[in-house]
Amino acid sequence: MQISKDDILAALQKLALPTGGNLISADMIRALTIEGGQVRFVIEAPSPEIARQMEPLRKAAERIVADLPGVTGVSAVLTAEAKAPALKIGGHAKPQEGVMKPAGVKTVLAIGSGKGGVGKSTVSSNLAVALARAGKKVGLLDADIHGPSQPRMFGLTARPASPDGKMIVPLQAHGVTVMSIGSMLAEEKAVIWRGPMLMGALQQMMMQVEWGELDVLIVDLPPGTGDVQMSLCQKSEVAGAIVVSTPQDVALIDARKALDAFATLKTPVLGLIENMAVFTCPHCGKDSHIFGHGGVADEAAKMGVPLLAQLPIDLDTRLGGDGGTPVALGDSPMAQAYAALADRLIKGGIV
Ligand SMILES: Nc1ncnc2c1ncn2[C@@H]1O[C@H](COP(=O)(O)OP(=O)(O)OP(=O)(O)O)[C@@H](O)[C@H]1O
Repeated sequence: MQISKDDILAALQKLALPTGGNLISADMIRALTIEGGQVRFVIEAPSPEIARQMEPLRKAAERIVADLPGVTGVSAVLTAEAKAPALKIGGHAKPQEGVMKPAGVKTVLAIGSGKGGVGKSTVSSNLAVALARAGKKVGLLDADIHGPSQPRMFGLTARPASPDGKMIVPLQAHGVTVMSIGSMLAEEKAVIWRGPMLMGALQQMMMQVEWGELDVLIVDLPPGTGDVQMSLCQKSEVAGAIVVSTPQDVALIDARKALDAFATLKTPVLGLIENMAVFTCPHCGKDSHIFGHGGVADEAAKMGVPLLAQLPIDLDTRLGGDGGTPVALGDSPMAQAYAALADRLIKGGIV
């Protein structure tokens, strides 16, 4: 007989905590997996001292699960939250009262793409910096949970603190308040979560973070049209989305899908950005259209949405991204292009 997660949780619910409640009501079970008859889970204690006192409870939890029919082996591991509550691994989204939008945030702006690697995170970081330079209070939420790149792009290596164990204090860099799951986990650690856990992480990064008063919260979405994009657009009040694409056909096909997804989710598309539009040889000055030419402009015209910017392939953009100093901090033509984009959003009353 195949054991179910519900059977296990029901059994664990019977184990009372000395402080009242039980392992389930206190939300202490993480990463519950069942493979054949082998059950594994983590009991997360609120502090290392409490974890030490909970050893008898861990053994009792193993015993009670081992007694269930269909269970051939059990491994329960005790961990303690460090100082921070962090984003509890394996946490699902909790029922959300009202809109998933932090109280002090005026505008939520989503940056999406169909295909990966087209420069969505680069655009998000530089637009955030450019808006901050224009005097706006800016937050950046890195919702690319499987491939977070904002800590690197902002040069952030610290882990956000949580003095009260409930709310996370986000990090600041280059005038922008930044929150990324990449700041909560080791850089090489893979996140292998699906739907409900991705939604839980998004909810926590939105609602369990002290964003403070912000004119705009930019959300750097994962590529594609998956759970995070859907969850954000359905549960948060997204003022608009910007879709980044290269002029390449394979990117454009996916960009079209992203546009279609935003339309289905009734999120207004503010416009398209063509990234890596052209490469100008620094030696001979000749332009090469490495990823094709004009495709994004044509697409924007076809869809009736503005083409917000055409950004060239630029070495300093790549170096700035890798080095934690976004190119928009400087005064190069690229920085000016981002300043112009920020200005356009401000003048358009979006931010
Ligand atoms: N205009 C540009 N010129 C040169 N390099 C760029 C440009 N835009 C982005 N890049 C570089 O391309 C790489 C991919 O960019 P980025 O991570 O922003 O893409 P993405 O669409 O967010 O990718 P992912 O789907 O993995 O999140 C990075 O190394 C970045 O520095």
